[in-house]
Amino acid sequence: MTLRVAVIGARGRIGSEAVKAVGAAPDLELVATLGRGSELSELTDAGVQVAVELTHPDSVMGNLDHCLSHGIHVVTGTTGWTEERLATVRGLLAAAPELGLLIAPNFSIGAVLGMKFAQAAAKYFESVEVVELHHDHKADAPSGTATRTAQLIAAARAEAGRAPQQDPTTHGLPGARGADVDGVPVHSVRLRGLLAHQQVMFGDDGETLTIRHDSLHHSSFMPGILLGVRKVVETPGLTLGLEHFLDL
Ligand SMILES: NC(=O)C1=CN([C@@H]2O[C@H](COP(=O)(O)OP(=O)(O)OC[C@H]3O[C@@H](n4cnc5c(N)ncnc54)[C@H](OP(=O)(O)O)[C@@H]3O)[C@@H](O)[C@H]2O)C=CC1
Ligand SMILES: O=C(O)C1=N[C@H](C(=O)O)C[C@H](O)C1
Repeated sequence: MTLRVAVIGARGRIGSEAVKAVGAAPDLELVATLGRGSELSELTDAGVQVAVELTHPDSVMGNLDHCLSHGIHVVTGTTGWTEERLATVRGLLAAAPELGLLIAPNFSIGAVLGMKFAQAAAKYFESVEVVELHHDHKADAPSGTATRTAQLIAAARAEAGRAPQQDPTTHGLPGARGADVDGVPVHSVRLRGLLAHQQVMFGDDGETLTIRHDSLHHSSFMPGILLGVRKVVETPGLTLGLEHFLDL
């Protein structure tokens, strides 16, 4: 039986690619495409089972609220997640325990592997810095991927009993050392011509290790989105990160 799928944010950079990918998948049926100004009631009218939500940090919470209170599973890649927002969606899911919600900071398999490799390397190096580079229309900084990567690195360091990194800076301009995400400096570059790139740089006595990933086209996110749609319907509750649906 095919799954009835909608894309919310269907005219956007990633949303328009998702429309093509869902439309081409033999086991999925694209039954609704919503853009800004669309009525969310279109979802229930079309009998949507899974919504792929790819909009904006200002829009995602309203869309999730609607979907989860109308019996619709959700796969979202929209950024801007905070602990407070996660608590809100956990509350929505508590009222609909049969539904699944996948929040994926990055749908690209390579990016997910890069995060895993960084997590594994974290306990072995004294210094670590994350540099994320994106196109010049991105609304959020640091990126969702970089934020999650830094959180995973910080947790791995703490688990290994590593002390927080010391920043030697005593002179300079505010912001020069990037954003502090759980003690990991994260630097955000915005440049026309780029799409989505990240490098995690580790350093210790006499050596460095750089883990770099590049998304060169939005097609890089599609296998992850399709996997998410297929898996979310059989995975009730909140899944944070595509890695939980991969055999890693
Ligand atoms: N997890 C991942 O792997 C990836 C995540 N992303 C994230 O996805 C999000 C979208 O990125 P991107 O496609 O580049 O952004 P775009 O601005 O290109 O697309 C977003 C689209 O959503 C529309 N939109 C905004 N609010 C609503 C709403 N309430 N209902 C329906 N449509 C709405 C926008 O309309 P309008 O233009 O009129 O505002 C726009 O067409 C971002 O948060 C980005 O970081 C992106 C790539 C990969
Ligand atoms: O806005 C983007 O383009 C992307 N957003 C996600 C993020 O913030 O990490 C995923 C990917 O980097 C592309």
